[in-house]
Amino acid sequence: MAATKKLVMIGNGMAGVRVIEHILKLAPGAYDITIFGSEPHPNYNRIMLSSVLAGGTELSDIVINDWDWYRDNGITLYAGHTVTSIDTASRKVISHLGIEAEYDTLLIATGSSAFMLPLPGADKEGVIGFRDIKDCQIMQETSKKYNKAVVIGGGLLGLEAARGLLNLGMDVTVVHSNAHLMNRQLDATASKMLKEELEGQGMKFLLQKHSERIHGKKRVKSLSFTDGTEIETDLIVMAVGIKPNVQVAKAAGLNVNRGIIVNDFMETSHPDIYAVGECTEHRGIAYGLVAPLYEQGAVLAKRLAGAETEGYTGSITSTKLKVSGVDVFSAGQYDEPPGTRSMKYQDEVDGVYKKIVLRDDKLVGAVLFGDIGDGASLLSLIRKGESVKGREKELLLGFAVGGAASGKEDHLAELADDEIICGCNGVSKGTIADAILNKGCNSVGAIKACTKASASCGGCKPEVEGLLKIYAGDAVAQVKEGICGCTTLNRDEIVAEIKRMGLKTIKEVMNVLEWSNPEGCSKCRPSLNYYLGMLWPTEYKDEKESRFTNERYHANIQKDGTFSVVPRIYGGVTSPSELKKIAEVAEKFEVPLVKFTGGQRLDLLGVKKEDLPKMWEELDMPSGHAYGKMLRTVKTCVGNTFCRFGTQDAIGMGIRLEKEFERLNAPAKVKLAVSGCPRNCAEATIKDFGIVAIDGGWELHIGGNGGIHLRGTDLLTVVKTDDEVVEWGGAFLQLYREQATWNERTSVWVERVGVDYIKKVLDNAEERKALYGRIRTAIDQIRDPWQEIIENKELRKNFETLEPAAAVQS
Ligand SMILES: Cc1cc2nc3c(=O)[nH]c(=O)nc-3n(C[C@H](O)[C@H](O)[C@H](O)COP(=O)(O)OP(=O)(O)OC[C@H]3O[C@@H](n4cnc5c(N)ncnc54)[C@H](O)[C@@H]3O)c2cc1C
Ligand SMILES: NC(=O)c1ccc[n+]([C@@H]2O[C@H](COP(=O)([O-])OP(=O)(O)OC[C@H]3O[C@@H](n4cnc5c(N)ncnc54)[C@H](O)[C@@H]3O)[C@@H](O)[C@H]2O)c1
Ligand code: SF4
Ligand code: FES
Repeated sequence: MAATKKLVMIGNGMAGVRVIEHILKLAPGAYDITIFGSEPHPNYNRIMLSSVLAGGTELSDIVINDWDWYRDNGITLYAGHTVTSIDTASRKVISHLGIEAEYDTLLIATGSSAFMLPLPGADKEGVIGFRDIKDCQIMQETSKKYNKAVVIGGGLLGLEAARGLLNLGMDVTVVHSNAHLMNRQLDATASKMLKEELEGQGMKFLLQKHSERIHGKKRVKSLSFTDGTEIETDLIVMAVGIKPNVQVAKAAGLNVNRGIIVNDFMETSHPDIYAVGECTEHRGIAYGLVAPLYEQGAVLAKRLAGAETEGYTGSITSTKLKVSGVDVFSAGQYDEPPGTRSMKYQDEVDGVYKKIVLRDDKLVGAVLFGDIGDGASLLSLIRKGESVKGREKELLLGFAVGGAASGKEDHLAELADDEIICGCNGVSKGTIADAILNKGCNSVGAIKACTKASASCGGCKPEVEGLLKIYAGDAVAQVKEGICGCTTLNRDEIVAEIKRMGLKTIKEVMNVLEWSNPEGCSKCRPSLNYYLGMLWPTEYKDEKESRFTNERYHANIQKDGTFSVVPRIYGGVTSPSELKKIAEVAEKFEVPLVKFTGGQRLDLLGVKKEDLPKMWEELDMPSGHAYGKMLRTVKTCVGNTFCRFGTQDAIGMGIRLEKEFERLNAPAKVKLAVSGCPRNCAEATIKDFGIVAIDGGWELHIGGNGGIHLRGTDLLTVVKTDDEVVEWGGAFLQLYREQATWNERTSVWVERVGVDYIKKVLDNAEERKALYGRIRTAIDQIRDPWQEIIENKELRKNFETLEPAAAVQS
């Protein structure tokens, strides 16, 4: 090795120190390294500031390299020193405290600063950006003394800041200039769904608002807008983008545009001066995410270590929103410019939206909401740029409906070893495979400790788990799959622990059972809400914000953002006076469409959100629960009331069952039907619980499904009396409630546990009666939600915004 050269780095941040880590491995001892960093801290994971603010993560947890690391590697660190000038003639840098350091090679890694809107009053106390530990601490301190916060900017940073401030107990309003949140990453649909979810968490939004002036004496008191309105606040966090730190480079005469201009080898316009990270501009792009910066860093480290490299040619980026408890992913082209085609999948019940964007048969973009498990696979296809002709539906739908779960693993298996799996930490598939195959890592935790994969935002955990399955094979049998990426516990373990420890709130479950994401996500929050309600029916207070849009508004959201109203019509039997009332209400509220549903109910479609409570009041009928995971309808035929074939009173039985079990919360939606004879006109054998009359009694059928996965029922038993129908029905539904996984339809559950098992449990009269008793207790706690909202002014307020809600379709 040649004589030791002096390498000086300006900036002690994520990108720069990553280069140093590589150099120490590739060419140990080649450089005498000196680092200047403005912040008085060792190198830390800036990404994790969002988690620190949101709670559950300590500052000490986010240090990447501690003080000892610098000492052990012989690195001189000037922490708290800002370099103010570069003397290119005498090849030295000078810090604001007058420290000078000579270099043979200079590396500029100064990152970015938060872009602060130059508003009059922006210099007041309480106006900050969100970029470093200091900002995080200011927010934490402010929340102890003040109540109101405004975040300007509804991008990734703004929303993560807002979530953190909410967790700190502040009343938070996000002010956004665009009509859509995360407009640089999401299309309008995903953005509206995101807004709905965040509103449910208590976040407030002012969209299409342009800030004009910050008011207050010394400290901020309010923010006014160009439309003349104003909002009171004690804190303003600006999150409207970033500005590369280029001043020192510019003053030294380097070519600078938005960032410091670099070529494919991260060389600046001056010999022996390199730049890396957010401060650079490569092929016209200044990146603001770590994955591309780490890619740049890997190339630069090779260059500086004298190793072969083909150079850095640019990155296709992807983003995931963290800490918000909402799964959002975006990669490449997220909108649909001319020349592209797109395919979309929407599931309003589970709050899932998926879109892929294609150009010339190649995948060029993807937006995922609610289920982002396919993110890495789709990103890899975008990066490869190969034709996906004929596979488009599989990419969207196969993954979307879980049909290609194994396809996902196949795809991971096909990825090249150098594909990055963990963007935050720049960990490739090859590195993870090596950890599993050669270093004995057989759990996500072990891989995290060994490679750092999944150590930051946690978004890559599904892929790490997938690789674990591929490479560890049987050895991974002991590695458990959690209900979502926030926990390794499965449904049964969670329910058992909740019972054993008497856990009573979602927060408590997440804390005690050590959720990796303290806020949970859109999968675990609603499922915990269900399990807690099921286990503690008399004590648990339903957490409305953990429910999906439809269940929060007690109406079905339509694709144009309006809602549909389906009043309860027991057994599908109505009367002229009830029909007149419905018609009058429909006319009064100018309902554009009145339609019968497949379950024999009347659907009033196209209702504005703000009209919902007034309409319910005038209808004076209970909710038909045509939304959400609960008992929907009991379909009936006319039975022996009019039909000459009828052997039993199907209508009477249908009405009785609907009155017994209405308002019932379940793991998934539940549909019933009653037919008056084996001709089965009510199609009872494709329902969750189907009743078919026979001579002298009733056949009880279970586990049917007439939807996407068609399944005929299994015969459970035959009973003689109406009371028996009700008791067996209640016991069956309660067993399903107690044992199924949240979101599992009876058709899947019955197949999983087997009809023989269900028969065995329910044949036991004592057990059956106990189950029936428990379902009654559960139902008796629940009031009609429409009536509850009509009577409660606070709840009614949720319906008062005039903005349309997120437009989604089933
Ligand atoms: C709250 C938050 C959350 C984020 N979340 C994500 C995420 O989830 N995913 C993602 O990919 N990205 C995320 N980012 C962005 C990511 O943190 C940055 O892309 C990354 O930190 C940039 O690395 P860098 O080394 O270029 O700059 P930095 O990490 O900013 O480091 C630059 C360092 O240089 C110092 N410096 C500047 N000028 C001088 C000078 N003249 N003298 C000495 N020192 C100087 C700065 O003080 C700073 O410490 C997030 C950013 C924030 C703020
Ligand atoms: N999860 C993540 O990946 C993550 C999290 C935090 C930050 N980051 C990165 O940190 C950087 C900063 O994030 P960011 O969200 O500030 O940047 P951004 O550019 O992604 O978003 C800024 C948002 O502010 C809005 N905006 C601009 N001017 C405004 C104004 N005057 N009033 C109201 N809104 C205005 C824009 O429409 C934009 O949506 C980005 O590079 C981002 O990628 C990433
Ligand atoms: S199922 Fe039997 S009773 Fe009911 S309408 Fe059909 S034929 Fe009549
Ligand atoms: S992608 Fe964020 S931790 Fe891996």
